Amino acid sequence: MSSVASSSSASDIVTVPTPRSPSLSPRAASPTPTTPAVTTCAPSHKRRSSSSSARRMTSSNPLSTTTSLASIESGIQAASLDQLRGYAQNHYAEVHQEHETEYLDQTMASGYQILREPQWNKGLAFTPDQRINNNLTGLIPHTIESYQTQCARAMKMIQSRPTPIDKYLYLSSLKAENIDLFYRVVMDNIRELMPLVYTPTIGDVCLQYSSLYTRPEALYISIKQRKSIRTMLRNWPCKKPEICVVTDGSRILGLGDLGINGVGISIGKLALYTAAAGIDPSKTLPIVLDCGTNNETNLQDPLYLGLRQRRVPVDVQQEFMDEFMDAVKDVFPEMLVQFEDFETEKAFNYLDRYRNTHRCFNDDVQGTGAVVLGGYIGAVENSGVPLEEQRLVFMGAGSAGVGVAKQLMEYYTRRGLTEQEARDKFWLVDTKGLVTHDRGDRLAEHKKYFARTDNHERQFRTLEEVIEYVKPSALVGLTATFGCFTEPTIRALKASVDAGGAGRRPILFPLSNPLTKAECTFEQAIEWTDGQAIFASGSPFSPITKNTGAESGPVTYLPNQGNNVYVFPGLGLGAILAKATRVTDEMVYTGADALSKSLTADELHAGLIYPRIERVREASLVVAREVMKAARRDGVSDLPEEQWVEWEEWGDVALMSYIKSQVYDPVSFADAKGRL
Ligand SMILES: NC(=O)C1=CN([C@@H]2O[C@H](COP(=O)(O)OP(=O)(O)OC[C@H]3O[C@@H](n4cnc5c(N)ncnc54)[C@H](O)[C@@H]3O)[C@@H](O)[C@H]2O)C=CC1
Ligand SMILES: CC(=O)C(=O)O
Ligand SMILES: [Mg+2]
Repeated sequence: MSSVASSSSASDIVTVPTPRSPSLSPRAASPTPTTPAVTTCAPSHKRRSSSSSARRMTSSNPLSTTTSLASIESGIQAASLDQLRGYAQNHYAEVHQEHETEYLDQTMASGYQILREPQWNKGLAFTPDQRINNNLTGLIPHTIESYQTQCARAMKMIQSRPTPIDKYLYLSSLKAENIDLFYRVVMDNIRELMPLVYTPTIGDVCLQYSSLYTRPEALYISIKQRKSIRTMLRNWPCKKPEICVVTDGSRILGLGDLGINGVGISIGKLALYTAAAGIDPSKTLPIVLDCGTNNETNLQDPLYLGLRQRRVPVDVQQEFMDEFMDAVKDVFPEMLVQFEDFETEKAFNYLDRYRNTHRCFNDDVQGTGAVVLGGYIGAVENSGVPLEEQRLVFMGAGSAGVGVAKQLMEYYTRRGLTEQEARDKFWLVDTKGLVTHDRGDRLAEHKKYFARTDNHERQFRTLEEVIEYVKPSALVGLTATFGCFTEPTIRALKASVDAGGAGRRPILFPLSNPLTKAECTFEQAIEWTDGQAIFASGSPFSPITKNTGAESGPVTYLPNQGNNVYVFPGLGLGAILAKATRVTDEMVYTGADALSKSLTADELHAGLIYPRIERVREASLVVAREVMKAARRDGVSDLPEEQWVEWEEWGDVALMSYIKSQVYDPVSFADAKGRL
């Protein structure tokens, strides 16, 4: 096939990357400007009119001129737009002719194309009219099914799969075939399915991503292509993505450096932006930046998809990140960027570096900080240990540990403590023991703020020693180390809380992901605290029912899931809907506060500190509403003044009703929102 460089109506154009060959798949043949190359970027439902997409699909242009022009434009600064358009038309005419015969075969089968487009496919929910008008008759079984029936089939298939990875793969192919059905199934069965599309299963998926790979689902940007970042962004079929989750794969959950395989976390988090906050899946963009990997298993794996080299030096990664962020600002100026699972120093550096110049936030530092604060507020109430008496030991002083400690500190200062008084409530422990200024090692920059100075030169090397010394009321784990909350440590925590008075309960948050990295299990927490622990873990545990010998019968203990999934979807949605030019600390703090207030009476009565996971979407919308208001307070909302004045007059009900009108909800396939 001809390449751009060899084609010649614009002979001066030599730097243009070769456009993709005109694949004859129905997807590539679709003429809509935003034709997706990947399932996560389907054209927006809301933008779709009731005019027949199928009819448009039979148009004779095999490629999206708009899309391709954009990618060409990105590579050529000097050429005029007219030159380019002329060039592109000639180029596509050539390509089209070359494949005309096959192409016509494809376009005759428009119904077939519809069934192959995940955002158009309605499975067996097409009405008789839709079947006739779009040449679908005979291509699917005659029966018409509601989405409930289709969901039931999907659930049956998922449940019949033997392993979580098999179940994940089924779900992943469902997403690639029928995106509405995928989200309907996930939303309606979130307790059962979130652990598959997110932690813990997504951890295993990331570990095996290169072996499991069947189709592209993200933007894969390698440092070797750093001069073409704009072109790659423009190659993404959605012209105005609203949210991107970007990782460099360097610290995926608690699993370490997974290189390009870490892209699974970007995909998983974005699935939750849709399921848990209703962000249109077509507006989400997963990205992995491939800077190499120090993971020997990956480097030795013949199937590994990333750069087969060790990570480039940190300063070079930083330059690459600068280039990426500049390109994002140019190509998608309104897109919110979520930094995910960057290793510690980069997590802090990138947040500091871009937070005042770009629309961005770091989920592990800020999202986790907010989610733990959201749960901690309720936990303190349930613990019987007054706020002023709380003393917190953090095992793990990395991006999440320090991010959480800072967010909790903010809570204390807002309640009248001085900065020093608030800071004094926290004792951080890392692999070397209690973090102190005089420990004798060179403390990483991010640890200095919480390093203790009041230890009178004593050093505490183990968690047991720290608990004995501090007598904490709360123990938070963010170490990525399975089992490091041992029986003696948990019993010592309980003893120190008991010593304060009867009826007091310890707060125990083993927050590391996935389950194989949890600092302790729920069963251990219950066992070693005689059922007293107020428990939240990063990945989900099941409730435990125990026969305690009480006359009232067996007791069921409910765990909480303290995972940033309760914050990032709402924070992102709020920032997007407010058109926030920055994500401010006030927005993050307000998100935490809103989360803490989003529990129902029933949830409070059950002793929970987070909403039940079935209500994560409701909670996210509340978080989004409050985040929007915080953006307005901070003066970073780009919405028209009159819009805010109206909402302020009508109150939260009006704002919530606006939010609900904006979110994606695959409610019904039967009428499919007039899509076909
Ligand atoms: N529940 C949630 O929503 C979230 C959970 N996490 C989890 O937190 C964990 C840590 O994440 P990051 O802070 O980003 O990692 P990080 O690498 O920045 O920090 C890990 C910290 O743990 C310390 N550590 C490791 N092993 C230890 C041990 N045996 N004893 C004492 N300290 C030890 C390290 O010295 C370091 O300070 C991961 O497993 C991650 O999945 C992270 C973000 C959100
Ligand atoms: C939940 C999350 O962001 C993490 O474990 O890194
Ligand atoms: Mg993370």
